[in-house]
Amino acid sequence: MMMNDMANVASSTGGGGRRIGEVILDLKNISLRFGGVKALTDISFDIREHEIRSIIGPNGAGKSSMLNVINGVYHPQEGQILFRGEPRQKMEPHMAAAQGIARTFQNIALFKGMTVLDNIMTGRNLKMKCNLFHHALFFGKAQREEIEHRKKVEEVIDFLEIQSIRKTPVGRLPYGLQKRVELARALAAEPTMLLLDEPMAGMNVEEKQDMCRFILDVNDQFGTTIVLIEHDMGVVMDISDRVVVLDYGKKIGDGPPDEVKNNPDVIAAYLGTSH
Ligand SMILES: Nc1ncnc2c1ncn2[C@@H]1O[C@H](COP(=O)(O)OP(=O)(O)OP(=O)(O)O)[C@@H](O)[C@H]1O
Repeated sequence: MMMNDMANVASSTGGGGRRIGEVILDLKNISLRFGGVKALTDISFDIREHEIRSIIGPNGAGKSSMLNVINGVYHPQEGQILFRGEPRQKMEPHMAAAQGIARTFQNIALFKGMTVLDNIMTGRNLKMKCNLFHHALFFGKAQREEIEHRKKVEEVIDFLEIQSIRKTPVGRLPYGLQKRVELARALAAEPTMLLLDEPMAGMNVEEKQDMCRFILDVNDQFGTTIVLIEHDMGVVMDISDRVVVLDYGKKIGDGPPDEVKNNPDVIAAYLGTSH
């Protein structure tokens, strides 16, 4: 993907009106070890409301681990996380979802035999108040809730332009579309913060352009804060507000794309790898 193409995509979304807000998540001196492996060492950075915050770095730098710390899958041995100014207690992934954090995965994690529609519907699970018991006792209420969830899901389907495949089993779709369905499922949860782990990996140029446009549109139209891990530097530098750079589990750069691009430590880290 050429950087100019992405810049055109970015400007076409009219993202200029977006205002970056307060710090939502403040990560302070985070260290995470797996036995003897230091995945993250003393990392501090923050994430502001409405921004596109990218995490980059060579393979094994600690990017996915960082995302797993943010959504409560991994618990760092050291450090503190402030969520809207309050120290966050040890939390589980479902608690992250309740705080408005949704994510997509490096390897697509969808139900391949289920239709696009049903997969996206699973993104609404946490919002559903009515269980089977409620369905039996309060049929009308449960039905109204179901209609409301379907409506939201249809809105997401329209937004991501996947109407024509809504009844198709996910396993039959090309890779790029499966990634889009995964984004749809995350969006169905109406997140305030969306964690995207390599959403463009393995995509061709056209698929990348589409995904890039959708990420910018989500951020622009819903104000969703985006935390992005992506290896395509053209994409990262074009769409991010701020970029944090990890290398061997340590932070070596943090700032707006232009600053990060010219950081000698970042240049050295990348020249030493295949990226
Ligand atoms: N569950 C785990 N158990 C043991 N070690 C792990 C685990 N998860 C990550 N690691 C190690 O932590 C380090 C950071 O891995 P991580 O996957 O976070 O890097 P990454 O930057 O996301 O890499 P990539 O770009 O290849 O996905 C690596 O040395 C990895 O082997």
